[in-house]
Amino acid sequence: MSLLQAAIEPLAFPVLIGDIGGTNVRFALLSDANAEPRSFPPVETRSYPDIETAIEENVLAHTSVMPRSAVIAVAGPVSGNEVDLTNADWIVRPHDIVERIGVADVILLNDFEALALALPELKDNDLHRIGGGAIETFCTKVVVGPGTGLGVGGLAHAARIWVPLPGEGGHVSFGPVEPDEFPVWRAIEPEHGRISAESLLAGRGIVRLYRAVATVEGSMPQLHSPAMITDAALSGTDPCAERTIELYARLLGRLAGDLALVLMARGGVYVGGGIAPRLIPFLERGEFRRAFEAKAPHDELMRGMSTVVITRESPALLGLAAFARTPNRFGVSLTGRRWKKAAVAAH
Ligand SMILES: Nc1ncnc2c1ncn2[C@@H]1O[C@H](COP(=O)(O)OP(=O)(O)OP(=O)(O)O)[C@@H](O)[C@H]1O
Repeated sequence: MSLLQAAIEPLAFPVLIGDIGGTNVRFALLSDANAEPRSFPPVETRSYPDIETAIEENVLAHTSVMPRSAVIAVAGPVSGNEVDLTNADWIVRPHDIVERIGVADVILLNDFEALALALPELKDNDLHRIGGGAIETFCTKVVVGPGTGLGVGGLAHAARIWVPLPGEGGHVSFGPVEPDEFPVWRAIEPEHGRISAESLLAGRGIVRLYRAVATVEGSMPQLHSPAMITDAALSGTDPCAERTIELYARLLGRLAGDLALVLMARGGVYVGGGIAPRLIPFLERGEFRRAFEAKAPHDELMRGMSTVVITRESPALLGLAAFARTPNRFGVSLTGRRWKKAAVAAH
């Protein structure tokens, strides 16, 4: 335990852990501190009116184990007693989880903070390395993950504990850099009046990028979903889709490099989320790593930093499980993010 922070009161087992994404929800149960989590199949967020119904139908209906605590990661900033998911219709209310699910203790974390907690747990066979560089033990790590949104998080090692650095880095402004990108940018439809990294690199961004590439090339966009575009690119059946995903890989590499520079990520840049594992053949073509390293005068520094794609299923649950088992191994502040039953009843 660190002397720098008050000890986190341990959670009572069984612990329900959950990763609530804009598209998918994943749950698991941790029966005690030494057990492997029991995972339940992922389900779609939009199929349920609220998180309590999703827990009842996908966890409680399939087990006699009654969770006593819950640690839930949500795609959005956690503040106050209501968390509005950035890319889904749910509003997560810890008071409702306590009342309907019957747990006495609820902790809410940001989803990329949970993913950051998982990074030291990931083994070689959970990762696919792109390019060279090294992962230095106990150095700062960065995670960036395109999915429904674009999550970003960091993990620093300080005072012998791992400290997650949550943020909303997916919303940074994103401009053209290389000559062929300027006409594409002029053809991109802005989102919320601007072009952010998320507006191009999240799932919906693939469609936005594809339309812009088609406009520049003077062709009619034929494909209308991220999966259609990546499938066509991977199978080589649509040249415009192929150029789009080639550009996508470059832009993702550039953002990953910028984030690595900001935090000096000698501990590695991890690419998570649902999209990157599908695009590994494109990430390996060279543009991803070239753009990652093109940070003159720091190209050499960049060549020394490692980029890896997380290929393990539901990695955020791994981070939540590690936190639930040994919360004091991590410097996670729970101020305003933990709800206890007694306090909820008095509310
Ligand atoms: N084959 C595919 N190629 C590219 N994108 C895809 C593919 N299949 C699904 N997607 C997109 O991936 C996104 C879902 O990503 P992910 O599985 O990481 O979901 P999530 O965890 O719910 O997202 P988040 O945590 O970002 O809210 C959606 O935008 C979807 O359109």
